[in-house]
Parts: sequence; C-alpha cells; structure tokens
Amino acid sequence: MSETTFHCGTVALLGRPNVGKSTLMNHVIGAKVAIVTPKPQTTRHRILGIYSDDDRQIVFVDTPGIHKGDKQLNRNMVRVAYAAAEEADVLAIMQDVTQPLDSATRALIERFADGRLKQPRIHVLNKVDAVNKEALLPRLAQMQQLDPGASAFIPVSARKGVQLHMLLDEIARLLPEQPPMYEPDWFTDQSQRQLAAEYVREQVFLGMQQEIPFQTAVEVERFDECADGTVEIDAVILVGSERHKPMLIGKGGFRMKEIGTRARLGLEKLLDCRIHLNLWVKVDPDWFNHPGKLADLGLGAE
Ligand SMILES: Nc1nc2c(ncn2[C@@H]2O[C@H](COP(=O)(O)OP(=O)(O)OP(=O)(O)O)[C@@H](O)[C@H]2O)c(=O)[nH]1
Repeated sequence: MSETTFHCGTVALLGRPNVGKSTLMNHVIGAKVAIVTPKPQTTRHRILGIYSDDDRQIVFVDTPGIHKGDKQLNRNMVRVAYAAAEEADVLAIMQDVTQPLDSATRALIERFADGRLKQPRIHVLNKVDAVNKEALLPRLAQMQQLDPGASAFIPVSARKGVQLHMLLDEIARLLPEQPPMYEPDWFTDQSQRQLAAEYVREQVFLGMQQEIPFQTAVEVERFDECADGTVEIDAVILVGSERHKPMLIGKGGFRMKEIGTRARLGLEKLLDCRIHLNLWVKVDPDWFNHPGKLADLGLGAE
C-alpha cells in the first residue's frame, strides 16, 4: 500500500425514502449494518458503513430519507440528512428508477444542484434490475439536464450488486488522497447495542402495518456478554399509543415472539454468537414529539 495514492473520505447517501440507500451500503460493506424494509422512513439516524481495500477507504454515511412530516422525529430525520451532506466529501444522490421522476425528487435534485454545497455530486439511479434498458436512457438524459454540473450518473442495482464496482471507482476518484481514517476491519460506527435495537425495530417495521412502525422505537436496556460466549439482551419496544400495545403483542404473545425470534436470528448471524433476547412493550404517548426523549433514543437533530 502506498500512502500517497490512498484515497479516503466520506460519501453521503442521500435521497427520498425507500430509494435503496441502506441496501446499497449493506451490499458494498457485505454486512447488514443498516436495516432494510419495504416501508419508507426505515432509517432514522446517520449510520456509517466503512468499505476498505488496498488503496481506498470509503466511509458511507447512510442518511434518513428526505421527506415532509409533521412530527419532531421527522423534522430531526431530515435535518440529520442535510447535516450529513454538508460534512461529506462526496454526495451520492440516489433515486429509484422504477418510480417516475416526481416533483419531490426533482426538488431534492435541484436543491443539491444549485451549487450551494461545493462537494462533487454523483447521481445514482437505483433498481435497474426492475426496469427495461429503454426506460433508463430518457431518465439519464433528464438527469443530465437537471444537474449538468454533476460528476457522474451511474445506473445500479443495489439489491443485485450491478455496477457497484463502477460506483466505488467513481467515488474513490473524487475522495481526497489521505491515509485511512478507520482500521481496515471496521465496518460500522454503531455499537452492538445499537445494532440490536435496530434489528428489533426492523422486525417491527416488517411485521406491523399502518402507523404502528412509524410510532415505535426500541431501547436496549441491557446488553451483557456472558462468560460462556452468549449475549443477554433486554429490549423495550416503545409504542406511542395504548391501543398499539395489544396489537404488537398479538394473541397469546404470538406477534412479539415472532418479532423476537426473527431479530435474534439476524443478530446471531451478524454477531456470530448465541443470543438470548427478552422483549417488552411499553407505552410512551407521543414519544416522537418529545425532544428530550428523541435525544435519549439517539434521534435528536444532532
Ligand atoms: N428491485 C430492487 N429493489 C431494491 C433495490 N435496492 C433496494 N430495493 C428495495 O427497496 C426497498 C427500500 O430499500 P432501503 O434500502 O430500505 O431504502 P432506503 O433508501 O434506505 O429507505 P429509507 O430508510 O426509507 O430512507 C427495500 O424493499 C429494498 O429491498 C434494487 O436495486 N432493486
């Protein structure tokens, strides 16, 4: 490794909810450091995923999807995304090509293309596995017109790993020449405790409908590594309303058991150890509008 040609820096993954930011980061890192669900607004805070090889270290910053919302939680999420953009070396602005280029996506692109932020921009056109090639060409032309100052426009499939090597090459080319910031075997800045909370929240998002996932948070109260190599975790699922509690627990505790089992299996794979996961449900009305509670949960505006 020659230090002078090593490229290292941060790239902010930005875009509307559900475009595939977390999927892309996980695919590149090779581990599920950011949870993924088909529901929008899954990512709530800034998550780092660190990719390292012999001559580059790319620190991906996965951000909450940029959206409108009236809760304090939603406003904080959007602020976190813009703050991450300001601090990054490169901006990767993602869109979902299976969806039309709607006014919200356009507004987002125009906001970054206005030159206020000086970092180089790459437009990432995701989910190409789900559209035909002919549909892609007009979309690329539209993008070139919307942001002629961008460094690149790269169609990818985050899910299938299509063209991600090209994206990595382009990002690395735009990063400063400097030595690595993290040890090469680090892949995230999240603690095991935070990952445990996120894995439980993922299962709530996947298992529950309507507004329940969006009004739920997870707090890990105990994370103990035992002498026999197993890990004991106690986690509380916070719900915003009394009527959500029985729905989350399910008949005879069925729903809760399912959420717990799935989260535990995912965590055992990630952490490579046996896990005992104990879950409780607690009602905390309107938690998503309380700045103090949001800060306790790591969901402040940062
Ligand atoms: N077909 C297809 N689906 C994808 C691709 N990338 C992501 N998805 C799906 O799109 C959905 C949203 O993916 P996420 O990675 O959670 O999207 P996100 O942008 O992080 O979403 P937020 O957390 O809401 O900001 C999931 O169901 C993914 O499986 C892709 O390349 N192709």
